[in-house]
Amino acid sequence: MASPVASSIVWLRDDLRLDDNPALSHAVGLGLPLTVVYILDEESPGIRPLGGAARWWLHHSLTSLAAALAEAGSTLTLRRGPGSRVIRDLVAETGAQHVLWNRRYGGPERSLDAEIKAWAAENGIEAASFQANLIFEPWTITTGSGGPYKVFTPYWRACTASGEPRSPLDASARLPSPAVAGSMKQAGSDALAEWSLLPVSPDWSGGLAETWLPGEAGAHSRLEDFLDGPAQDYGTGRDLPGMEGTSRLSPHLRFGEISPFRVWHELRRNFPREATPDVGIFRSELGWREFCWQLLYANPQLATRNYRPDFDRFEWQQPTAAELEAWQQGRTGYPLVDAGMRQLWQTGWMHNRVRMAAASFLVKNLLADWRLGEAWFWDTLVDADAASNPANWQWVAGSGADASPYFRIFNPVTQSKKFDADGRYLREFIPEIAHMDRRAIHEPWNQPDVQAYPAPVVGLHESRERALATYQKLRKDQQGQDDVTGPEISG
Ligand SMILES: Cc1cc2nc3c(=O)[nH]c(=O)nc-3n(C[C@H](O)[C@H](O)[C@H](O)COP(=O)(O)OP(=O)(O)OC[C@H]3O[C@@H](n4cnc5c(N)ncnc54)[C@H](O)[C@@H]3O)c2cc1C
Repeated sequence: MASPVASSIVWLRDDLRLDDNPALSHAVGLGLPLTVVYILDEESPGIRPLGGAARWWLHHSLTSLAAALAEAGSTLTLRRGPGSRVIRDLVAETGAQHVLWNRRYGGPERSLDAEIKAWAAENGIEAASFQANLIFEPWTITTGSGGPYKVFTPYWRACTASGEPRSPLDASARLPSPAVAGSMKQAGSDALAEWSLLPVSPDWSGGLAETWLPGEAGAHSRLEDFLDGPAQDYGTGRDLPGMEGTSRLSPHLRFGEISPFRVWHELRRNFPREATPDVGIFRSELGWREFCWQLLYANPQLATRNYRPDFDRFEWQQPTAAELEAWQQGRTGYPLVDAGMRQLWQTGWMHNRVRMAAASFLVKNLLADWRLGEAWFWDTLVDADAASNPANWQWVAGSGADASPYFRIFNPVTQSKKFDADGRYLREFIPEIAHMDRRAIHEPWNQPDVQAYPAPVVGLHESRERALATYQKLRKDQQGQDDVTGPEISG
Protein backbone atom coordinates (compact mmCIF):
# COMPACT_ATOMS: atom_id res chain seq x y z
CA MET A 1 0.00 0.00 0.00
CA ALA A 2 1.33 3.44 -0.92
CA SER A 3 2.21 5.50 2.12
CA PRO A 4 -0.07 8.52 2.48
CA VAL A 5 1.23 11.94 1.45
CA ALA A 6 1.43 14.63 4.09
CA SER A 7 -1.84 16.38 4.70
CA SER A 8 -3.60 18.57 7.23
CA ILE A 9 -6.86 18.61 9.11
CA VAL A 10 -8.74 21.74 10.08
CA TRP A 11 -11.23 21.00 12.81
CA LEU A 12 -14.01 23.61 12.74
CA ARG A 13 -16.05 24.06 15.91
CA ASP A 14 -17.55 27.42 16.91
CA ASP A 15 -16.05 29.07 13.84
CA LEU A 16 -18.23 28.01 10.93
CA ARG A 17 -16.78 30.46 8.44
CA LEU A 18 -14.14 30.89 5.78
CA ASP A 19 -13.56 34.60 6.43
CA ASP A 20 -11.04 35.51 9.13
CA ASN A 21 -10.40 31.91 9.99
CA PRO A 22 -6.76 31.67 11.11
CA ALA A 23 -6.75 27.84 11.24
CA LEU A 24 -7.91 27.66 7.63
CA SER A 25 -5.47 30.38 6.56
CA HIS A 26 -2.65 28.44 8.17
CA ALA A 27 -3.72 25.33 6.28
CA VAL A 28 -3.73 27.29 3.03
CA GLY A 29 -0.19 28.41 3.82
CA LEU A 30 0.91 24.80 4.33
CA GLY A 31 -0.50 24.00 0.91
CA LEU A 32 -1.06 20.33 1.76
CA PRO A 33 -4.19 18.35 0.94
CA LEU A 34 -6.76 19.36 3.49
CA THR A 35 -9.55 17.64 5.39
CA VAL A 36 -12.02 20.10 6.90
CA VAL A 37 -14.07 18.41 9.60
CA TYR A 38 -16.95 19.31 11.89
CA ILE A 39 -17.53 16.87 14.76
CA LEU A 40 -20.87 16.55 16.51
CA ASP A 41 -19.52 15.71 19.93
CA GLU A 42 -22.16 14.84 22.49
CA GLU A 43 -20.00 12.29 24.27
CA SER A 44 -16.82 13.90 25.58
CA PRO A 45 -17.01 14.43 29.34
CA GLY A 46 -18.69 17.67 30.36
CA ILE A 47 -19.61 18.86 26.86
CA ARG A 48 -23.07 20.42 27.09
CA PRO A 49 -25.42 19.05 24.43
CA LEU A 50 -26.91 21.75 22.22
CA GLY A 51 -30.48 22.86 22.81
CA GLY A 52 -33.21 22.39 20.22
CA ALA A 53 -33.02 25.83 18.60
CA ALA A 54 -29.22 25.67 18.39
CA ARG A 55 -29.45 22.25 16.72
CA TRP A 56 -31.76 23.74 14.12
CA TRP A 57 -29.27 26.55 13.55
CA LEU A 58 -26.33 24.17 13.35
CA HIS A 59 -28.01 22.08 10.65
CA HIS A 60 -28.50 25.10 8.41
CA SER A 61 -25.15 26.62 9.22
CA LEU A 62 -23.35 23.41 8.26
CA THR A 63 -25.34 23.25 5.03
CA SER A 64 -24.22 26.75 4.18
CA LEU A 65 -20.63 26.04 5.20
CA ALA A 66 -20.49 22.91 3.05
CA ALA A 67 -21.63 24.93 0.03
CA ALA A 68 -19.02 27.64 0.67
CA LEU A 69 -16.26 25.05 1.05
CA ALA A 70 -17.33 23.34 -2.18
CA GLU A 71 -17.13 26.65 -3.99
CA ALA A 72 -13.58 27.05 -2.73
CA GLY A 73 -12.63 23.57 -3.98
CA SER A 74 -12.88 21.78 -0.65
CA THR A 75 -15.44 19.60 1.13
CA LEU A 76 -16.88 19.39 4.61
CA THR A 77 -16.39 16.09 6.42
CA LEU A 78 -18.98 15.42 9.11
CA ARG A 79 -18.27 13.01 11.93
CA ARG A 80 -20.08 12.22 15.13
CA GLY A 81 -18.49 11.03 18.38
CA PRO A 82 -16.03 12.05 21.07
CA GLY A 83 -13.67 14.65 19.61
CA SER A 84 -10.42 12.98 20.57
CA ARG A 85 -11.41 9.61 19.11
CA VAL A 86 -12.67 11.14 15.89
CA ILE A 87 -9.50 13.20 15.40
CA ARG A 88 -7.33 10.15 15.98
CA ASP A 89 -9.40 8.17 13.47
CA LEU A 90 -9.11 10.94 10.91
CA VAL A 91 -5.37 11.21 11.36
CA ALA A 92 -5.10 7.46 10.84
CA GLU A 93 -7.35 7.57 7.78
CA THR A 94 -5.74 10.52 6.04
CA GLY A 95 -2.15 10.37 7.25
CA ALA A 96 -2.46 13.98 8.41
CA GLN A 97 0.59 15.51 10.02
CA HIS A 98 -1.02 18.77 11.02
CA VAL A 99 -4.20 19.22 13.04
CA LEU A 100 -5.33 22.84 13.25
CA TRP A 101 -8.15 24.54 15.08
CA ASN A 102 -9.32 27.87 16.48
CA ARG A 103 -9.44 28.00 20.24
CA ARG A 104 -12.46 27.47 22.49
CA TYR A 105 -12.64 28.68 26.06
CA GLY A 106 -15.04 26.42 27.99
CA GLY A 107 -13.60 24.01 30.59
CA PRO A 108 -14.48 20.63 29.00
CA GLU A 109 -13.55 21.89 25.54
CA ARG A 110 -10.15 23.06 26.77
CA SER A 111 -9.49 19.69 28.44
CA LEU A 112 -10.36 17.91 25.25
CA ASP A 113 -8.10 20.12 23.16
CA ALA A 114 -5.25 19.69 25.64
CA GLU A 115 -5.66 15.92 25.49
CA ILE A 116 -5.45 15.96 21.70
CA LYS A 117 -2.42 18.25 21.77
CA ALA A 118 -0.64 15.89 24.16
CA TRP A 119 -1.49 12.89 22.00
CA ALA A 120 -0.33 14.73 18.87
CA ALA A 121 2.99 15.67 20.51
CA GLU A 122 3.59 12.03 21.45
CA ASN A 123 2.91 10.96 17.90
CA GLY A 124 4.96 13.55 16.06
CA ILE A 125 1.97 15.41 14.72
CA GLU A 126 1.70 19.19 14.78
CA ALA A 127 -1.42 20.34 16.65
CA ALA A 128 -1.70 24.12 16.41
CA SER A 129 -4.42 26.40 17.74
CA PHE A 130 -5.30 29.96 16.82
CA GLN A 131 -7.17 32.97 18.18
CA ALA A 132 -10.34 33.58 16.21
CA ASN A 133 -13.46 33.84 18.33
CA LEU A 134 -12.55 36.30 21.06
CA ILE A 135 -10.74 39.57 20.50
CA PHE A 136 -9.32 39.51 24.00
CA GLU A 137 -8.37 36.04 25.17
CA PRO A 138 -9.12 35.62 28.86
CA TRP A 139 -5.54 35.14 30.07
CA THR A 140 -4.36 38.29 28.32
CA ILE A 141 -6.54 40.70 30.30
CA THR A 142 -5.92 40.43 34.01
CA THR A 143 -6.08 42.66 37.04
CA GLY A 144 -2.98 44.16 38.64
CA SER A 145 -2.72 41.06 40.82
CA GLY A 146 -2.97 38.75 37.82
CA GLY A 147 -6.50 37.45 38.39
CA PRO A 148 -9.62 37.72 36.26
CA TYR A 149 -11.73 40.87 36.35
CA LYS A 150 -15.00 40.69 38.27
CA VAL A 151 -16.40 44.03 37.18
CA PHE A 152 -17.10 44.94 33.58
CA THR A 153 -16.07 48.60 33.42
CA PRO A 154 -12.41 48.19 34.46
CA TYR A 155 -12.25 44.98 32.42
CA TRP A 156 -13.37 46.78 29.28
CA ARG A 157 -11.07 49.69 29.99
CA ALA A 158 -8.16 47.26 30.20
CA CYS A 159 -9.24 45.58 26.95
CA THR A 160 -9.52 48.76 24.98
CA ALA A 161 -6.21 50.02 26.37
CA SER A 162 -4.44 46.87 25.23
CA GLY A 163 -4.07 47.99 21.63
CA GLU A 164 -6.00 47.81 18.41
CA PRO A 165 -7.25 44.27 17.62
CA ARG A 166 -5.49 42.58 14.72
CA SER A 167 -6.95 42.98 11.23
CA PRO A 168 -9.22 40.20 9.99
CA LEU A 169 -7.85 37.74 7.43
CA ASP A 170 -9.68 37.60 4.12
CA ALA A 171 -11.08 34.24 3.07
CA SER A 172 -9.02 32.33 0.53
CA ALA A 173 -10.85 32.01 -2.76
CA ARG A 174 -9.25 28.60 -3.22
CA LEU A 175 -8.60 26.00 -0.53
CA PRO A 176 -6.26 23.02 -0.88
CA SER A 177 -8.03 20.08 -2.46
CA PRO A 178 -9.26 17.41 -0.10
CA ALA A 179 -7.72 14.33 -1.66
CA VAL A 180 -4.71 13.25 -3.63
CA ALA A 181 -5.67 10.52 -6.04
CA GLY A 182 -4.02 7.20 -5.41
CA SER A 183 -2.13 8.02 -2.26
CA MET A 184 -4.38 9.77 0.22
CA LYS A 185 -7.87 8.69 0.97
CA GLN A 186 -10.58 11.27 1.22
CA ALA A 187 -12.15 10.93 4.62
CA GLY A 188 -15.66 9.52 4.62
CA SER A 189 -18.40 11.76 5.95
CA ASP A 190 -21.72 11.27 7.72
CA ALA A 191 -24.76 12.62 5.93
CA LEU A 192 -26.04 15.69 7.77
CA ALA A 193 -29.58 14.33 7.76
CA GLU A 194 -28.40 11.32 9.82
CA TRP A 195 -27.74 13.67 12.72
CA SER A 196 -31.43 14.51 13.04
CA LEU A 197 -30.75 18.08 14.11
CA LEU A 198 -34.06 19.38 12.78
CA PRO A 199 -37.30 19.07 14.74
CA VAL A 200 -39.76 16.67 13.15
CA SER A 201 -42.87 16.01 15.15
CA PRO A 202 -43.82 18.61 15.80
CA ASP A 203 -41.74 20.80 13.53
CA TRP A 204 -41.72 24.04 15.47
CA SER A 205 -39.06 25.70 13.35
CA GLY A 206 -41.24 27.67 10.88
CA GLY A 207 -40.81 30.97 12.74
CA LEU A 208 -37.06 30.46 12.99
CA ALA A 209 -36.78 29.87 9.25
CA GLU A 210 -38.78 33.04 8.56
CA THR A 211 -36.54 35.09 10.83
CA TRP A 212 -33.01 33.89 10.16
CA LEU A 213 -30.54 32.99 7.47
CA PRO A 214 -27.93 30.86 9.25
CA GLY A 215 -24.48 30.86 7.69
CA GLU A 216 -21.73 33.23 6.76
CA ALA A 217 -23.65 35.10 4.04
CA GLY A 218 -26.55 35.70 6.43
CA ALA A 219 -24.14 36.98 9.08
CA HIS A 220 -22.50 39.46 6.74
CA SER A 221 -25.79 40.74 5.44
CA ARG A 222 -26.98 41.29 9.04
CA LEU A 223 -23.85 43.27 9.73
CA GLU A 224 -24.31 45.39 6.61
CA ASP A 225 -27.94 46.10 7.43
CA PHE A 226 -26.96 47.11 10.92
CA LEU A 227 -24.16 49.41 9.81
CA ASP A 228 -26.41 51.03 7.22
CA GLY A 229 -29.17 51.73 9.69
CA PRO A 230 -29.58 50.97 13.40
CA ALA A 231 -25.90 51.45 14.26
CA GLN A 232 -26.25 55.23 13.89
CA ASP A 233 -28.80 55.40 16.66
CA TYR A 234 -27.88 52.29 18.63
CA GLY A 235 -27.70 54.04 22.01
CA THR A 236 -31.44 54.73 21.95
CA GLY A 237 -32.68 52.10 19.53
CA ARG A 238 -31.20 49.16 21.40
CA ASP A 239 -33.68 49.64 24.22
CA LEU A 240 -36.82 49.59 22.10
CA PRO A 241 -38.04 46.06 21.44
CA GLY A 242 -40.68 47.25 18.96
CA MET A 243 -38.07 48.28 16.40
CA GLU A 244 -34.99 46.69 14.87
CA GLY A 245 -32.54 48.76 16.86
CA THR A 246 -29.88 46.09 17.44
CA SER A 247 -27.67 44.03 15.16
CA ARG A 248 -29.20 40.56 15.70
CA LEU A 249 -25.72 39.20 15.18
CA SER A 250 -25.83 37.06 18.33
CA PRO A 251 -26.50 33.63 16.76
CA HIS A 252 -24.00 34.36 14.00
CA LEU A 253 -21.37 35.24 16.59
CA ARG A 254 -22.36 32.22 18.67
CA PHE A 255 -21.63 29.84 15.79
CA GLY A 256 -18.66 31.82 14.61
CA GLU A 257 -20.20 32.61 11.24
CA ILE A 258 -18.73 36.05 11.57
CA SER A 259 -15.55 36.99 13.33
CA PRO A 260 -15.62 39.55 16.13
CA PHE A 261 -12.46 41.02 14.57
CA ARG A 262 -14.38 41.52 11.33
CA VAL A 263 -17.25 43.21 13.17
CA TRP A 264 -14.82 45.44 15.05
CA HIS A 265 -12.98 46.59 11.94
CA GLU A 266 -16.12 47.04 9.86
CA LEU A 267 -17.35 49.41 12.56
CA ARG A 268 -14.05 51.27 12.28
CA ARG A 269 -14.34 51.44 8.50
CA ASN A 270 -17.93 52.68 8.57
CA PHE A 271 -17.48 55.14 11.38
CA PRO A 272 -13.95 56.38 10.89
CA ARG A 273 -14.05 59.37 13.17
CA GLU A 274 -13.53 57.95 16.62
CA ALA A 275 -16.69 56.47 17.73
CA THR A 276 -19.82 58.39 18.08
CA PRO A 277 -21.28 57.44 21.47
CA ASP A 278 -23.57 54.95 19.70
CA VAL A 279 -20.68 53.04 18.17
CA GLY A 280 -18.86 53.04 21.50
CA ILE A 281 -21.92 51.58 23.20
CA PHE A 282 -22.22 48.86 20.58
CA ARG A 283 -18.55 48.04 20.92
CA SER A 284 -18.96 47.70 24.66
CA GLU A 285 -21.79 45.21 24.07
CA LEU A 286 -19.30 43.14 22.12
CA GLY A 287 -17.18 43.64 25.22
CA TRP A 288 -19.89 42.06 27.38
CA ARG A 289 -19.64 38.96 25.23
CA GLU A 290 -15.90 38.87 25.83
CA PHE A 291 -16.43 39.52 29.55
CA CYS A 292 -18.86 36.61 29.81
CA TRP A 293 -16.27 34.32 28.21
CA GLN A 294 -13.55 35.40 30.59
CA LEU A 295 -15.97 34.67 33.43
CA LEU A 296 -16.62 31.19 32.07
CA TYR A 297 -12.91 30.65 31.52
CA ALA A 298 -12.25 31.38 35.20
CA ASN A 299 -15.45 29.63 36.38
CA PRO A 300 -16.11 26.60 34.16
CA GLN A 301 -19.19 25.73 36.26
CA LEU A 302 -20.91 29.04 35.57
CA ALA A 303 -24.09 27.35 34.29
CA THR A 304 -24.56 25.25 37.40
CA ARG A 305 -22.97 27.10 40.33
CA ASN A 306 -23.60 30.51 41.80
CA TYR A 307 -20.72 32.80 40.90
CA ARG A 308 -21.21 34.35 44.31
CA PRO A 309 -21.23 31.44 46.77
CA ASP A 310 -23.26 33.47 49.30
CA PHE A 311 -26.22 32.74 47.03
CA ASP A 312 -25.89 29.00 47.72
CA ARG A 313 -28.18 29.54 50.69
CA PHE A 314 -30.75 31.60 48.88
CA GLU A 315 -34.19 30.06 49.36
CA TRP A 316 -35.47 29.76 45.81
CA GLN A 317 -39.00 28.39 45.61
CA GLN A 318 -39.93 25.58 43.26
CA PRO A 319 -42.56 27.20 41.02
CA THR A 320 -45.72 25.22 40.47
CA ALA A 321 -45.95 23.44 37.13
CA ALA A 322 -48.64 25.92 36.12
CA GLU A 323 -46.46 28.93 36.98
CA LEU A 324 -43.45 27.57 35.12
CA GLU A 325 -45.54 26.71 32.09
CA ALA A 326 -47.17 30.13 32.14
CA TRP A 327 -43.72 31.72 32.02
CA GLN A 328 -42.39 29.38 29.32
CA GLN A 329 -45.46 29.77 27.12
CA GLY A 330 -45.89 33.51 27.55
CA ARG A 331 -49.09 33.34 29.57
CA THR A 332 -48.12 35.07 32.81
CA GLY A 333 -50.65 37.85 32.29
CA TYR A 334 -47.87 40.47 32.09
CA PRO A 335 -47.69 41.58 28.46
CA LEU A 336 -44.01 42.47 28.24
CA VAL A 337 -42.92 39.15 29.75
CA ASP A 338 -45.37 37.24 27.60
CA ALA A 339 -44.46 39.02 24.38
CA GLY A 340 -40.81 38.22 25.07
CA MET A 341 -41.40 34.56 25.84
CA ARG A 342 -43.56 34.21 22.71
CA GLN A 343 -40.94 35.98 20.61
CA LEU A 344 -38.43 33.48 21.96
CA TRP A 345 -40.61 30.50 21.11
CA GLN A 346 -41.51 31.77 17.66
CA THR A 347 -38.17 33.13 16.51
CA GLY A 348 -35.52 31.62 18.79
CA TRP A 349 -34.46 35.10 19.91
CA MET A 350 -35.61 37.73 22.37
CA HIS A 351 -34.76 41.38 22.64
CA ASN A 352 -32.18 42.07 25.35
CA ARG A 353 -34.31 44.44 27.39
CA VAL A 354 -37.12 41.93 27.40
CA ARG A 355 -34.72 39.11 28.31
CA MET A 356 -33.86 41.09 31.42
CA ALA A 357 -37.52 41.69 32.29
CA ALA A 358 -38.58 38.09 31.60
CA ALA A 359 -35.65 36.69 33.56
CA SER A 360 -36.27 39.03 36.47
CA PHE A 361 -39.91 37.95 36.53
CA LEU A 362 -38.92 34.30 36.84
CA VAL A 363 -36.21 34.67 39.47
CA LYS A 364 -37.84 37.42 41.50
CA ASN A 365 -41.61 37.51 41.05
CA LEU A 366 -41.83 33.71 40.83
CA LEU A 367 -38.73 33.26 43.02
CA ALA A 368 -37.53 30.40 40.84
CA ASP A 369 -33.92 29.30 40.75
CA TRP A 370 -32.12 31.02 37.84
CA ARG A 371 -30.93 27.61 36.59
CA LEU A 372 -34.50 26.80 35.51
CA GLY A 373 -34.61 29.86 33.30
CA GLU A 374 -31.08 29.33 32.02
CA ALA A 375 -32.00 25.81 30.93
CA TRP A 376 -35.13 27.00 29.12
CA PHE A 377 -33.19 29.70 27.29
CA TRP A 378 -30.48 27.16 26.48
CA ASP A 379 -33.05 25.01 24.73
CA THR A 380 -34.96 27.74 22.93
CA LEU A 381 -32.44 30.46 21.96
CA VAL A 382 -30.71 30.25 18.59
CA ASP A 383 -27.88 32.25 20.19
CA ALA A 384 -27.70 30.03 23.33
CA ASP A 385 -24.15 30.59 24.39
CA ALA A 386 -22.24 28.65 27.04
CA ALA A 387 -20.88 31.86 28.55
CA SER A 388 -23.38 34.64 27.85
CA ASN A 389 -26.45 32.69 28.87
CA PRO A 390 -25.42 31.68 32.40
CA ALA A 391 -23.50 34.93 32.99
CA ASN A 392 -26.57 37.00 32.13
CA TRP A 393 -28.93 34.82 34.11
CA GLN A 394 -26.68 35.16 37.12
CA TRP A 395 -26.44 38.89 36.46
CA VAL A 396 -30.23 39.20 36.64
CA ALA A 397 -30.48 36.85 39.64
CA GLY A 398 -27.95 38.86 41.62
CA SER A 399 -25.67 35.85 42.08
CA GLY A 400 -23.33 36.77 39.22
CA ALA A 401 -20.34 38.94 38.47
CA ASP A 402 -20.98 42.69 38.45
CA ALA A 403 -24.58 41.67 38.94
CA SER A 404 -27.66 43.72 39.09
CA PRO A 405 -28.32 43.89 42.84
CA TYR A 406 -30.95 41.41 43.93
CA PHE A 407 -33.24 44.18 45.13
CA ARG A 408 -33.39 45.53 41.58
CA ILE A 409 -36.67 44.02 40.52
CA PHE A 410 -37.77 44.92 37.04
CA ASN A 411 -41.36 46.02 36.99
CA PRO A 412 -42.72 44.60 33.71
CA VAL A 413 -45.47 47.21 33.51
CA THR A 414 -43.16 50.19 34.04
CA GLN A 415 -40.66 48.70 31.58
CA SER A 416 -43.31 48.15 29.00
CA LYS A 417 -44.70 51.69 29.29
CA LYS A 418 -41.23 53.14 29.06
CA PHE A 419 -39.70 51.06 26.27
CA ASP A 420 -42.72 50.04 24.23
CA ALA A 421 -44.87 53.09 24.86
CA ASP A 422 -47.14 52.64 21.86
CA GLY A 423 -47.40 48.87 22.43
CA ARG A 424 -46.03 47.93 19.03
CA TYR A 425 -43.97 45.04 20.36
CA LEU A 426 -46.81 43.78 22.56
CA ARG A 427 -49.23 43.83 19.62
CA GLU A 428 -46.85 41.87 17.42
CA PHE A 429 -46.70 38.91 19.78
CA ILE A 430 -49.96 39.00 21.75
CA PRO A 431 -52.93 39.04 19.37
CA GLU A 432 -55.38 38.72 22.29
CA ILE A 433 -54.68 42.30 23.34
CA ALA A 434 -53.67 43.80 19.99
CA HIS A 435 -56.92 45.77 19.77
CA MET A 436 -56.22 47.74 22.94
CA ASP A 437 -54.99 51.30 22.76
CA ARG A 438 -51.54 52.44 23.79
CA ARG A 439 -52.59 53.23 27.34
CA ALA A 440 -54.64 50.12 28.07
CA ILE A 441 -52.37 47.52 26.52
CA HIS A 442 -49.75 47.56 29.28
CA GLU A 443 -52.26 46.61 31.99
CA PRO A 444 -54.91 44.57 30.19
CA TRP A 445 -56.43 43.24 33.42
CA ASN A 446 -58.06 46.65 33.85
CA GLN A 447 -60.02 46.22 30.62
CA PRO A 448 -63.49 44.69 30.27
CA ASP A 449 -62.72 42.84 27.00
CA VAL A 450 -59.75 40.75 28.05
CA GLN A 451 -61.23 37.26 28.38
CA ALA A 452 -58.85 35.59 25.93
CA TYR A 453 -55.74 36.77 27.76
CA PRO A 454 -54.77 35.21 31.10
CA ALA A 455 -55.04 37.02 34.41
CA PRO A 456 -51.69 37.71 36.15
CA VAL A 457 -50.19 34.54 37.70
CA VAL A 458 -48.88 36.52 40.66
CA GLY A 459 -49.48 39.99 42.00
CA LEU A 460 -46.52 42.29 41.34
CA HIS A 461 -46.59 43.90 44.74
CA GLU A 462 -46.84 40.71 46.87
CA SER A 463 -44.34 38.80 44.79
CA ARG A 464 -41.89 41.66 44.99
CA GLU A 465 -42.27 41.82 48.77
CA ARG A 466 -41.73 38.06 49.00
CA ALA A 467 -38.55 38.30 46.92
CA LEU A 468 -37.16 41.13 49.02
CA ALA A 469 -37.99 39.27 52.24
CA THR A 470 -36.18 36.17 50.96
CA TYR A 471 -33.17 38.26 50.10
CA GLN A 472 -33.30 39.95 53.46
CA LYS A 473 -33.25 36.53 55.13
CA LEU A 474 -30.15 35.57 53.19
CA ARG A 475 -28.42 38.74 54.26
CA LYS A 476 -29.51 38.32 57.85
CA ASP A 477 -28.30 34.72 57.95
CA GLN A 478 -24.96 35.77 56.61
CA GLN A 479 -24.26 39.06 58.22
CA GLY A 480 -26.51 39.13 61.21
CA GLN A 481 -28.05 42.24 59.79
CA ASP A 482 -31.71 43.14 59.77
CA ASP A 483 -31.91 45.44 56.87
CA VAL A 484 -31.99 44.99 53.15
CA THR A 485 -29.47 47.53 52.07
CA GLY A 486 -29.64 49.76 49.09
CA PRO A 487 -32.32 51.73 47.40
CA GLU A 488 -35.45 50.28 45.95
CA ILE A 489 -35.44 50.34 42.18
CA SER A 490 -38.37 49.15 40.18
CA GLY A 491 -37.35 49.51 36.64
C1 LIG B 1 -31.19 36.33 30.77
C2 LIG B 1 -30.33 36.63 29.57
C3 LIG B 1 -29.79 35.59 28.81
C4 LIG B 1 -28.98 35.86 27.71
N1 LIG B 1 -28.47 34.81 26.98
C5 LIG B 1 -27.65 35.06 25.92
C6 LIG B 1 -27.12 33.99 25.14
O1 LIG B 1 -27.34 32.81 25.41
N2 LIG B 1 -26.35 34.31 24.07
C7 LIG B 1 -26.05 35.61 23.74
O2 LIG B 1 -25.34 35.85 22.76
N3 LIG B 1 -26.51 36.63 24.50
C8 LIG B 1 -27.31 36.40 25.56
N4 LIG B 1 -27.81 37.45 26.29
C9 LIG B 1 -27.32 38.82 26.01
C10 LIG B 1 -28.15 39.65 25.00
O3 LIG B 1 -29.50 39.63 25.33
C11 LIG B 1 -27.97 39.20 23.57
O4 LIG B 1 -26.60 39.06 23.24
C12 LIG B 1 -28.58 40.21 22.59
O5 LIG B 1 -29.94 40.41 22.88
C13 LIG B 1 -28.42 39.70 21.18
O6 LIG B 1 -29.04 40.55 20.28
P1 LIG B 1 -28.19 41.39 19.24
O7 LIG B 1 -27.24 40.51 18.52
O8 LIG B 1 -29.13 42.18 18.42
O9 LIG B 1 -27.37 42.34 20.21
P2 LIG B 1 -26.67 43.76 19.97
O10 LIG B 1 -27.30 44.72 20.90
O11 LIG B 1 -26.62 44.12 18.54
O12 LIG B 1 -25.20 43.48 20.53
C14 LIG B 1 -24.13 43.01 19.70
C15 LIG B 1 -23.54 41.75 20.27
O13 LIG B 1 -22.98 42.00 21.56
C16 LIG B 1 -23.13 40.85 22.37
N5 LIG B 1 -23.93 41.20 23.54
C17 LIG B 1 -24.84 42.18 23.67
N6 LIG B 1 -25.34 42.20 24.92
C18 LIG B 1 -24.70 41.23 25.60
C19 LIG B 1 -24.77 40.76 26.94
N7 LIG B 1 -25.57 41.31 27.85
N8 LIG B 1 -24.00 39.72 27.28
C20 LIG B 1 -23.17 39.14 26.40
N9 LIG B 1 -23.06 39.55 25.12
C21 LIG B 1 -23.81 40.57 24.73
C22 LIG B 1 -23.82 39.80 21.53
O14 LIG B 1 -22.85 38.96 20.96
C23 LIG B 1 -24.53 40.63 20.49
O15 LIG B 1 -24.77 39.94 19.29
C24 LIG B 1 -28.66 37.20 27.38
C25 LIG B 1 -29.21 38.24 28.15
C26 LIG B 1 -30.03 37.96 29.22
C27 LIG B 1 -30.58 39.09 30.03
